[in-house]
Amino acid sequence: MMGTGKSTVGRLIADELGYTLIDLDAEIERLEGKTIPEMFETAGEHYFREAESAALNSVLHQRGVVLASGGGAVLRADNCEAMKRGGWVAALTADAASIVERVRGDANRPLLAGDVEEKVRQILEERKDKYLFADVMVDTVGRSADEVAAHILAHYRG
Ligand SMILES: Nc1ncnc2c1ncn2[C@@H]1O[C@H](COP(=O)(O)OP(=O)(O)OP(=O)(O)O)[C@@H](O)[C@H]1O
Ligand SMILES: O=C(O)C1=C[C@@H](O)[C@@H](O)[C@H](O)C1
Ligand SMILES: [Mg+2]
Repeated sequence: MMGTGKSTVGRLIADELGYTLIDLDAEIERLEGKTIPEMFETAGEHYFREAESAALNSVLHQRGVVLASGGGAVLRADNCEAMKRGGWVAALTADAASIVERVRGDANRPLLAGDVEEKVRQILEERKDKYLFADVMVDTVGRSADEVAAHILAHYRG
């Protein structure tokens, strides 16, 4: 989910494992030569979701990679299946108030334009079952990014 800390925690885990971090949002922007807000504005969400699936499938075969996906990649079951096949998946969760607090002041998330509180609540409701496929779910509320990374690594290493 947006603002739960995927990019931040992904970087910490990649550094700890000596892996390469691929941030899917950055990869989509690189492949498309446009920012995500530009893509939403000029081509719409469906176009962005196609680009997101294509970018995901282009990186999943790589080894030694921590992939920080976009928050909405789970909207397509095919993407979830590809992530499970391609690796080990951690889903980060947070409540609406924490997410709003974290994303406030960042205009880079087009789906949150307008009433951010209402949008976050609505998206959380729509996606509440979408993260259950993950190998581990981690509540990030009340945990620092370092603590979240350590928790994920403990599960990953078993
Ligand atoms: N555990 C945490 N506690 C408090 N703040 C956090 C935590 N993890 C990340 N943050 C902060 O929350 C904000 C959003 O984090 P980040 O960009 O990593 O989220 P994201 O899940 O990648 O979001 P998106 O899906 O939009 O890419 C950043 O300002 C980051 O510093
Ligand atoms: O949760 C979402 O649907 C999104 C999250 C971001 O990471 C971006 O991928 C984009 O803003 C959409
Ligand atoms: Mg991110």
